[in-house]
Amino acid sequence: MLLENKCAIVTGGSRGIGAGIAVSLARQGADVVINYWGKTDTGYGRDGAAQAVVAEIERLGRSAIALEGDVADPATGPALVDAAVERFGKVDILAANAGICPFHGFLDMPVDLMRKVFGVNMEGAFLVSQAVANRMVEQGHGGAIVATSSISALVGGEFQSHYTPTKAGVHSLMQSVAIALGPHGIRCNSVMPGAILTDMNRESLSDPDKDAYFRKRIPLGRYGEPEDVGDVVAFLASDMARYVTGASVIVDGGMYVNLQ
Ligand SMILES: NC(=O)C1=CN([C@@H]2O[C@H](COP(=O)(O)OP(=O)(O)OC[C@H]3O[C@@H](n4cnc5c(N)ncnc54)[C@H](O)[C@@H]3O)[C@@H](O)[C@H]2O)C=CC1
Ligand SMILES: C[C@H](O)[C@@H]1OC(=O)[C@H](O)[C@@H]1O
Repeated sequence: MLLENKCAIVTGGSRGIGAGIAVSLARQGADVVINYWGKTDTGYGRDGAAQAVVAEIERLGRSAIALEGDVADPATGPALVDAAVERFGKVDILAANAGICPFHGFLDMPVDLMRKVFGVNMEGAFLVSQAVANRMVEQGHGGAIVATSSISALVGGEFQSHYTPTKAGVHSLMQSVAIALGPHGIRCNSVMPGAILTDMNRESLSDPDKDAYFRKRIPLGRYGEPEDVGDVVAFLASDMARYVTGASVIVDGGMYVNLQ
């Protein structure tokens, strides 16, 4: 196991990619604090699911707790750190994963929606990373932060003008904090998933034309599963990646490079 006796915080860990990350980390021996937000006004707020992830992790022989909190609220990062320290005594790993993507056109984008997406995806990743990093520095034994960016950091989307900049921003954030935190032995990287079938894109991918286009563009021939991303996060969080920081790993079955 790669992460025995480590404690991880996973934001947006109740469903989709975050749930896959939480389970992958637990499979490698980590105990997990699962953050989620059940009161979003963007249509993604069904979160009794966190308890199912806790139960799955317990079946794997590890411990987990779930804590509701909006990552865009500056109080959430410190609350997650406090919960981790109270229950597990420390924090070794942060998966800054929480994100939303309520598809919308650019020309009539409501300013509130744009600010909401920037707030959750960009400010949320910044604030939680900062809170966790301060605890890691205080602990004095290093750590690993892995943020969920996207191939959308590298390519655009007609209905994602409020979203793709946040995914580029999260990648850039990891590059800068890798420099700030390297001297403390804290490594910071991002993963860039492609099309992973989750609540975020289920409706959009139910369009037969888009579904056919996406499937054709993925050389490995299938949508990603949350644990396809989770296993890469586990690797980046582990000592197997001890000399990797400020980097990003594309996890997309080849979708991004397959232009023609
Ligand atoms: N699904 C995909 O194809 C891709 C997703 N991503 C990224 O992966 C991350 C997870 O996305 P999915 O699993 O697809 O989404 P999802 O909609 O399945 O799950 C979202 C998770 O984030 C939590 N959440 C939502 N708003 C929150 C807030 N304000 N504070 C704390 N938690 C909040 C929810 O409780 C849930 O656990 C996002 O950052 C997304 O940008 C990146 C590339 C591809
Ligand atoms: C929600 C989208 O289908 C998904 O999100 C991403 O970040 C990917 O690039 C896909 O566009």
